[in-house]
Amino acid sequence: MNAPHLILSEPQTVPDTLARILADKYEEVRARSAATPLSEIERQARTADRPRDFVTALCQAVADGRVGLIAEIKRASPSGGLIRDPFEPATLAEDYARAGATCLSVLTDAPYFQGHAEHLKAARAACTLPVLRKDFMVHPWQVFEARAMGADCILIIMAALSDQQAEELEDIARSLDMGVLAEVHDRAELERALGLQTRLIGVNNRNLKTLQTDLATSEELVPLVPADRIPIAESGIRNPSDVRRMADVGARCILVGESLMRQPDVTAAAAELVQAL
Ligand SMILES: O=P(O)(O)OC[C@@H](O)[C@@H](O)c1c[nH]c2ccccc12
Repeated sequence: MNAPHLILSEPQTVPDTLARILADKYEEVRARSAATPLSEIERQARTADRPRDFVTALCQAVADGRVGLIAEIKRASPSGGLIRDPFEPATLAEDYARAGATCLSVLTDAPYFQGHAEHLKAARAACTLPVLRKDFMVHPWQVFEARAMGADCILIIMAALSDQQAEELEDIARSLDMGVLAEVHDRAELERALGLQTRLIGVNNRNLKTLQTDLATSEELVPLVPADRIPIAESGIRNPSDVRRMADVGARCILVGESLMRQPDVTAAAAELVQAL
């Protein structure tokens, strides 16, 4: 007699991956901000060395007719497991810079991606490229922390935040002269992202519930991005033909991680993507 009730309640008791990650992230911020209060992390952010201009670097690539490659440094992921081992962020940053990447993205989330602030610091110190802190931002404290560790841009995942939260994080990033990449997965999130000031709109091809990638997501959403914004196709891009597929619908900027991290020669693999058009 209780069976229908059990079936109906099951989806609510099994949180999806994003919900699980965000719950853990709130805990992490609580613990870290207890050790370093907001006033102290803000002081560190405001005295860090000058940010590099992430947005201008991508605009310049687009204006020059180049591929704007945001090359990602990522050791592991929920969908891919351990992706690269041994893992040397500084060497990878040099390799990506040599290949002609426009910017870097470095995972700093530990529980799900085996990332670390030290990976970002080492990568940034090894090159002159602007660096995105790839993490799940849920609280202003993390934006200051991002700048304090050297990050030049933060990620704002629309699926993870209310409009008000997203605006608050963007305002803090702007006050620190950092860039903002607003990430969307569907039309509703795209509409909300366009309410932010940032020009950088990332269309994530990875479905956060199934963790599968499908480039059709960018094919649907990139054409809807207004001309005064810069669309960036994210996730699941594996080869030059994928790069051309994204450029065909209007995304000359791409964010690529796993397929590069799995190559022994990341310089050659990244150069191949940069030269795809
Ligand atoms: O490794 P891929 O499939 O090339 O994807 C890179 C990047 O888009 C992906 O790491 C990513 C996109 N949005 C995120 C949010 C959090 C963590 C990771 C991500």
